[in-house]
Amino acid sequence: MPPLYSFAVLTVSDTSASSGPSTDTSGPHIRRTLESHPSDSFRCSVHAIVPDDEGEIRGKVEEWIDEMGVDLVVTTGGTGFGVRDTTPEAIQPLITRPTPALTHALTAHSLSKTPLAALSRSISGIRTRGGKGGSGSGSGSLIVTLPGSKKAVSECLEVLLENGVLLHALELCTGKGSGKETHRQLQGGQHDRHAHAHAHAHGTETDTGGARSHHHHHHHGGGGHHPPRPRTTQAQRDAAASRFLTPHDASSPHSLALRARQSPYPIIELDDALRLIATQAPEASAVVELPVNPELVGHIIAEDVRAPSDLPPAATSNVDGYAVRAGETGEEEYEVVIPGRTKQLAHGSQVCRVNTGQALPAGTDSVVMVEDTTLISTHELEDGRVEESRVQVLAQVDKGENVRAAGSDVKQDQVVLRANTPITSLGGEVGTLAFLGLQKVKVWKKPRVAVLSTGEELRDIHAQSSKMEGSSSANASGWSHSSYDTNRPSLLTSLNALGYPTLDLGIVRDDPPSALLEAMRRGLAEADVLITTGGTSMGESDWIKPLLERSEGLLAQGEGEQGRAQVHFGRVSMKPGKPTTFATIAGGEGRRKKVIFALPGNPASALVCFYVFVLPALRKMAGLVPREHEAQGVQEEGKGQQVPNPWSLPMVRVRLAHEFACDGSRPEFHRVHIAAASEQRGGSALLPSAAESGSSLSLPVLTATSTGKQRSSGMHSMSGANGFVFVPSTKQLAGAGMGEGVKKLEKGTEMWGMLLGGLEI
Ligand SMILES: Nc1nc2c(c(=O)[nH]1)N[C@H]1C(S)=C(S)[C@@H](COP(=O)(O)OP(=O)(O)OC[C@H]3O[C@@H](n4cnc5c(N)ncnc54)[C@H](O)[C@@H]3O)O[C@H]1N2
Ligand code: MOO
Repeated sequence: MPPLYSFAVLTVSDTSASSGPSTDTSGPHIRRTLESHPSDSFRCSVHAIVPDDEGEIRGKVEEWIDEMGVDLVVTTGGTGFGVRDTTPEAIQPLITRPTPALTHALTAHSLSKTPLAALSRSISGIRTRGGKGGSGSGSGSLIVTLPGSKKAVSECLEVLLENGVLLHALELCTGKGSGKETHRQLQGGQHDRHAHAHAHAHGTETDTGGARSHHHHHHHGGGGHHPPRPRTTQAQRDAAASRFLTPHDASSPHSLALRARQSPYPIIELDDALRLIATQAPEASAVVELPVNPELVGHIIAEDVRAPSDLPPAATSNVDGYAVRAGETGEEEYEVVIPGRTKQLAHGSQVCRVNTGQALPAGTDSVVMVEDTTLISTHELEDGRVEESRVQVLAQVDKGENVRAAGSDVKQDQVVLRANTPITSLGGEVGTLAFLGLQKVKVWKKPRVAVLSTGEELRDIHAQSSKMEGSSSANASGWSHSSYDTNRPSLLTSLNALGYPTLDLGIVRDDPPSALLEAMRRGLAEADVLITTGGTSMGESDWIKPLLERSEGLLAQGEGEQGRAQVHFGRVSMKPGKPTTFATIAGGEGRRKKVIFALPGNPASALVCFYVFVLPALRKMAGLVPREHEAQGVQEEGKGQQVPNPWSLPMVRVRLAHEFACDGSRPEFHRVHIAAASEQRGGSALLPSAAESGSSLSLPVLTATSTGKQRSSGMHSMSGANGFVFVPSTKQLAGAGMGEGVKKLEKGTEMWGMLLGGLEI
């Protein structure tokens, strides 16, 4: 199937903006022409009308590209010599890669029709994802500014659509498709050499080693099931859908039958989804002072932590022995005194017994170790214990020997923990705070996360009648069997372990949606992040997306504001997790923006998407500093891309322990166990064997083994998993020049793996 491009149309006209859309003929013309193009490659995401106002024009186009991720923006109007004509000025700053030849082609064709075309100031260009600040070589969106007249628009569209100019331009700049198809058409079937050069679609790792060869033996963990795909063509579906464009409206009694038969949410690429989360999730904003205890784990320290006093506070013995004054204590016999029992040491005849960590008595400056003395005589105490009386010192010590000077571990006011240090579960940071004697520490307040499971069929394992119903005939609610609620336990476990405060909203029936709405309102009022699972797809009670977008008062607002959420994306090209939805809602005056993740109901999908999408948002909101250095590292390797979300979990290089099957169309997060290859090591516990330390060392450092069948409906593919391997789709492999028909990654291939926790499990 050819790639589908989303486009947006902007009509720039003072008249249409003030007197209504009926006066706009060019905008609808662009939309119709592109949507009815025989290639079936264009889908209109949005059409708006703005006055000739530079800021408004730029704002719209920027939002459409940077936030909605549309592939193409076509504007009409505002390109002439009139004083109000400002479209080129509005668009110019958005362009990261000008396309003067495309502009020239449009102008040349228009000039062949009328010399007045010389008065057009139209421009065109590419806006790289991430805008001006983004890297210059990533995928991008095309912007074309056309004149306002319908005739001029028609002429320009002819140029764009003839010979596949626009299609090919979009293939190349968006990175969708291989570029081969159109290029072949244009070149009369010649072999396309540069398709390889521009097919690094979306930073997908395609270093598949020997993946080109093709064996047909059993493969691990592929699941082997065919993902559901509609059997109709896009054109058939569009034609059918246009009869009932009624959106899925929770308040309408007709809404079920009249639900849109196509999801209105464009499927966006994974990188774009991660970028949207990186930009839309709010930063940590509140600092709290918390007691120093194990519950600090996962918090980020908000300000430099300074030592309140010198440590050790006074000169302290480093050994068990006898404190002396160096130079005055020779190799002779001495009377032993006990600190605290004698006020003053009579130098020349006494030494003072000290233990490791004990302060030196006044007048002493060094310590003779017990090992460097012999016992001469003892005496008996009243309680019967025997005490040293005299020892002989066998060795001289230098001044300061075996002594930790005051402040030599830590000086008063020295910064011991820097702001932005994460407090880990490894104990080092909590230990350091305790070492300094601090009872409290200032940290960024963590986001509170509300978790909600939706579905008529779900049962809590602890509920009174939690016995699974199962029968061949449907029960009262229409479900022939129920399922145990898996998603709340899995998500709450991970959230608790990571130290995020949670709010358990339970299981909520999704039909009718009023209870669901109520639970969502409570979650948004009491928590910073709401995670729902289920109800994200096309089923009859999949209300979540319409509820988010349509329900007013989801969150208390200032006057005149409606409190509806803004859905940033509703589908992502990935497996599992396609219907993952990300939304935010402004929190009224002075209040914080709230974040909503509606995860798919399938248990493996929900937990995978938690790690891939929700955690990066939580990590940003918790005050974690983005991993810039990692982004730079990736750039240095020549990948030329900023990581889409620097709060994502770390990626490690892994070697595949066996072959991995590829999905036909969606890249897959294959659940794996990532292990250090220590079982392959010889040598001692700590040192590598002689063979390994040679330059020929070629053992893999980390290996990835599938957890087994990868169906989204089976939770157990996540059991024992501590990572994901990102397996490109066959389409992506073909697009990246790895050859048509490659359906698997071979054993031994090196890939990137996302590490979810440590390597210990
Ligand atoms: N016509 C289409 N159908 C589906 C599509 C599609 O594109 N078109 N996408 C499929 C994909 S991919 C996924 S993933 C699921 C997502 O489904 P929903 O998010 O709408 O979830 P539900 O329909 O409510 O449930 C799906 C499945 O998961 C079970 N479930 C739900 N919640 C839980 C829970 N808390 N614990 C355990 N199991 C749960 C539920 O019983 C269903 O079996 O949609 C496909 N369909
Ligand atoms: O594959 Mo769906 O996207 O998560 O089951």
